Amino acid sequence: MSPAVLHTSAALREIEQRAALRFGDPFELMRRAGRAAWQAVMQHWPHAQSLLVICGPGNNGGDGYVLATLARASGRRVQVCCLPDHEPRTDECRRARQEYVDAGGELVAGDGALPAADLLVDALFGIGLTRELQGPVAALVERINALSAPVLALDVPSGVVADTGSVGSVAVMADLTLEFIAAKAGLRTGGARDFTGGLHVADLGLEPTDLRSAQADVAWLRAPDLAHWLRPRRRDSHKGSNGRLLCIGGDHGHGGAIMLAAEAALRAGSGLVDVVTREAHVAPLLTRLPEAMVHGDSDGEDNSNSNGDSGGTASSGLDSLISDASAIVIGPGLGQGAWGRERLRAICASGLPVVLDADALNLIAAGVVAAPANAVLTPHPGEAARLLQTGITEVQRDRFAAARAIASRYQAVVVFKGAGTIVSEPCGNLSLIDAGNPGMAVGGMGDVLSGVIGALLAQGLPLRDAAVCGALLHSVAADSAAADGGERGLLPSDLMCWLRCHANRGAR
Ligand SMILES: NC(=O)C1=CN([C@@H]2O[C@H](COP(=O)(O)OP(=O)(O)OC[C@H]3O[C@@H](n4cnc5c(N)ncnc54)[C@H](O)[C@@H]3O)[C@@H](O)[C@H]2O)[C@@H](O)CC1
Ligand SMILES: [K+]
Repeated sequence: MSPAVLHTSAALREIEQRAALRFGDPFELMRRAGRAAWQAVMQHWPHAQSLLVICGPGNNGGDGYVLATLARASGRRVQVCCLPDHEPRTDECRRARQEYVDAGGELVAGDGALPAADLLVDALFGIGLTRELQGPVAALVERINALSAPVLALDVPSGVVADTGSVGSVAVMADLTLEFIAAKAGLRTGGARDFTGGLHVADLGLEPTDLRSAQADVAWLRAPDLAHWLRPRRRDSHKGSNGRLLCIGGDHGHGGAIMLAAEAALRAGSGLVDVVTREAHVAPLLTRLPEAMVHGDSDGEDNSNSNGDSGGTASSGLDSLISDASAIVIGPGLGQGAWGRERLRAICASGLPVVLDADALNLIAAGVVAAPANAVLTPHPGEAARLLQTGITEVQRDRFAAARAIASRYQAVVVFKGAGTIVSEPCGNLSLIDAGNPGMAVGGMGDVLSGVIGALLAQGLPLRDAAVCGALLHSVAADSAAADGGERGLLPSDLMCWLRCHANRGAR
């Protein structure tokens, strides 16, 4: 089965043009869009007796006029509101408005007070938005958002950039966004997530074969996709056949981070987990996680303690742990001091698949250590900005472009965390993780993610698959944990039992 994909505006325009040619009438798709919108109104707001439809000058506005005509014909009280300089600018929009007016439809000026209605329909701008909303348009959107009636956005909430999910000064806050033809990548990441409300797709009767385009699309990963990677274990498997992950981190004062990564790795199925950390963290780590093999480094020199038999970790001890490992996670609580730097250098020379997180990313961004081959980088927006020597606002403005730029610059698979996590391969192929919730915005959540991805690398998944599957597993586990007790106050530790549960979903 080919994976689901998310589309860009360029792809949608290509698809629309081909479909219009096939239908022999450029108005047919708009007619279908308006009809789909009316069906959505009847399905979601069956008791709405009055509608206020706010129409812009392009084809998004045209969709609004078609909907208004249908709602009127069904006996609803309908008013269409439009700004003075939003007279139709396309043939289709002109035709849709004419049909509405010919049927006796009422128009009200959009620069005055908005009339009350049971439902607002946002048909101002769709994929044709070219700039930030300003002046009278921005004021109109602010008045829409101030009303208490629910809002249905057609195709895109006006003010949100469909390709990037970025939001300018203001945008319509919708309760539901009805996307036409196919799902859009930008509506599922970054700022857009606060404006779309629920997302529904109306395919307008196009077949999957109509949805091909020459444009690159984005792989769309949702919970059921986990089964693709998380196959049942072999019946005769033993701990050695499920990988050995080496987790390195936890300089003074940051012992919890590597503890979370190690526990998550065991819950995500790594057969064995070694931890290299500071001596002071050995006892608490073993108390919480006796399954881990913990190797402690004492201050200032290379001596170490170990509950195993591998000796010190700064030189020969670390070499021996590396040679036993199938994959490595380095960074959680690593710090940027000599202890962390030395270990990062040793890891980068190993050639093993490695997850770099937190201070490992900061050290690479600062040029202290060169990024290794075979790496998965897991930056949050602050780390992404440092890796690109730019600001957080810039990387968040186009998260897809930022993920691609990091992957290309460091020749690594990148998991760009945040609402709507994005995975980019060095070649630029993108995936979007359509799961997760704001409860994940808490310290330690990224440490869990690095442990999960490390565990999947240790179990033999290639870099991109481990990154995508790991990010999805992490988010799906967080969704289960949030469903269990709410988002606020969710702790990374709460994910552990859900990681195990979902890591076995594919096996059922
Ligand atoms: N092309 C097609 O075949 C179809 C298009 N459909 C609809 O058409 C939409 C795209 O239509 P358009 O390409 O006409 O674009 P839009 O209707 O999204 O908006 C374009 C118009 O808005 C103006 N504009 C853009 N940004 C602005 C800003 N910040 N402030 C003020 N004015 C601004 C532009 O100058 C242009 O006149 C889709 O989102 C969808 O809703 C649907 O009817 C389905 C079929
Ligand atoms: K809209």
